[in-house]
Amino acid sequence: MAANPIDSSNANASNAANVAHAANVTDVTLAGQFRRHMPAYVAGTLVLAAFQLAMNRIDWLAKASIDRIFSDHPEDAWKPSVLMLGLAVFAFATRVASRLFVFNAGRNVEYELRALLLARLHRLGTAFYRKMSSGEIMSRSTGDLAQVRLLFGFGVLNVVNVVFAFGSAFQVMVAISGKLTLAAFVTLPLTVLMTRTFSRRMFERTRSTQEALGRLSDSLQTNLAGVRVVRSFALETRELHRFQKVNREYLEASLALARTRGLIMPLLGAASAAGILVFFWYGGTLLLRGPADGGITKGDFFAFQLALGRMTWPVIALGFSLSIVQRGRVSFDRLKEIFDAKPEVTDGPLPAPAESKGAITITGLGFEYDTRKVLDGVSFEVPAGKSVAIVGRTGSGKSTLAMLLARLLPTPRGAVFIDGHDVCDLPVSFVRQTVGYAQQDAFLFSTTVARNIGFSLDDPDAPEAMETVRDAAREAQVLEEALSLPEQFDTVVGERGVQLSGGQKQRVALARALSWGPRILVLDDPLSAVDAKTEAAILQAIERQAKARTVVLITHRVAAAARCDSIVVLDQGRVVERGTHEELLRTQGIYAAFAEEQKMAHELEEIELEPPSLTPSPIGRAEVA
Ligand SMILES: Nc1ncnc2c1ncn2[C@@H]1O[C@H](COP(=O)(O)OP(=O)(O)OP(=O)(O)O)[C@@H](O)[C@H]1O
Repeated sequence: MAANPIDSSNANASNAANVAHAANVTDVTLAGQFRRHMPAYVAGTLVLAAFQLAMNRIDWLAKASIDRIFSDHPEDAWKPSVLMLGLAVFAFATRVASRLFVFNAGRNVEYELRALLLARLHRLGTAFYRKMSSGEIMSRSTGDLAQVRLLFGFGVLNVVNVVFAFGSAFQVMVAISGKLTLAAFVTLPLTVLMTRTFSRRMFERTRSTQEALGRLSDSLQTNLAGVRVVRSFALETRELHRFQKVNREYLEASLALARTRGLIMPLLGAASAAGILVFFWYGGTLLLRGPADGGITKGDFFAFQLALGRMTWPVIALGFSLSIVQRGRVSFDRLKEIFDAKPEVTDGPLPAPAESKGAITITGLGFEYDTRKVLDGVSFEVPAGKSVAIVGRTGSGKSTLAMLLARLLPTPRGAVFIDGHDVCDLPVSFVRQTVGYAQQDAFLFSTTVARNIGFSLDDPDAPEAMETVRDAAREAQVLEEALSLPEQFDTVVGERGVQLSGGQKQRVALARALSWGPRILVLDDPLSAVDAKTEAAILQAIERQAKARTVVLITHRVAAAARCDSIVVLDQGRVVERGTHEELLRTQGIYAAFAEEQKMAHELEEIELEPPSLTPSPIGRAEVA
């Protein structure tokens, strides 16, 4: 079905406005959210007031009708009844309208907060993700957000309605008989006391339930992500036992919450029923006494009962609404932990330069994870358009260095410069657009091969983008394999690229980096899962890339490093050697030792690959065996 152009343009405009809001808002507060949707709340409040006013008039018209029936002119009783009918239609319309205004506001708050959450999650760095697991984040962005929606919709509507319902009903009741009103509300203090006590308990139990749900989601998410490992170690039963622990905690917390919630409604209902009982006893006495003797009319009795009945539900709903408000507040506090988390990496004061040449200068760069120093006094330069290989044993700090260059970690000030500008002084988006970092553990999105490769393109499905995608796939030596997939480039690779081999994933990720074409291309170990022939082809592609941009190649392979203009050797976070391949071989240091190790390993591989000769060698028969 074709999309309605008017609707889609409205939706696009609303999306764009929401994205802009999500990107710019700094302080997210409950009051701020109310202010943003004030027109809807004001409209909702006005129609709710109109609704309760109509109900108030209906009570009075009911009194007039009944009193006329028992008067000397019962034939006039139809007039107020007709008016009552008109007002009932009006009350119906205003009731529906009030719900539309307020519930829509609640939905809109949820819609905006969801975008805001993702915008915040994009900005936060490793320090935050170390503290909050993805299961916990998922639980907050679904369960807690739904509670916040209820607060901003159902909760607000009911709390406002209770106030108006009290006002509207009280006016009728007090006007008919102040004493009867007092009698009917004899249980009100008890109701207020119970509401206060229960709302405090609801708050605590809701928090425990939400926290238990977070732990449950986390455990489920970890099990899902590691399902292959669990299966391959045949540890399903043990994992189920572990899961049952958090499952049980959630059950207990939610049962405790349900018990409190289950108690609150009947208790409040009973208190209100006691009030009705008192009304029938004392109201009946006043009715029998009659107006001439300080009592009330039949119409008064009926109208009073209508007004009291209108308050029964709001009184009962008060407890329920307060619990929704409490739960919403707890959930909003949990979301605030994400909204208020400080990004480690923020924009610098300088505007984005018009263009970047891609020259890198690193001076005295040090970095620690918590208290563990992993880089210390690293200094080197890469002129624009040149290539550098970063070589070092595993854990020597190569990936950390690459991430600091792209400000994917909090880069210290005065240590990393692009074209002479400290990266900390530049806008983060400019640095990240300039430094294209293809990370070591190739992450693929659960979409098609084409969209994975063309991820950085505006519209990866456009025909002109397909050309770029194909070229990048060819350069990354993955074109043939992509074309042999069931739906070629349109094949969906599954979650995290589960349908591709490790080497294929790595090359799709490499193609993604190549199609991006940044001024500085940082490739983190792009050859770890490829065979020798593919490696040679990829290295040629990287050389072609290096003609147009600065390339930083992180690698363990001397053969790959040898093709770069210069080589930096890291050892335990320090630069221990620098120079060209030939220079480093001559120094007989770590790099030369690497080269020797790899040469020997290569020779051994070749010997193993050679088919054994059936004729005895001159050395002896032992070689054949
Ligand atoms: N997020 C992190 N939190 C704490 N320590 C970390 C973190 N990431 C890396 N490290 C530690 O920092 C050190 C350097 O890691 P890094 O990944 O930079 O090394 P590398 O040279 O790229 O290693 P490899 O060649 O194995 O990829 C290692 O000791 C590692 O354990």
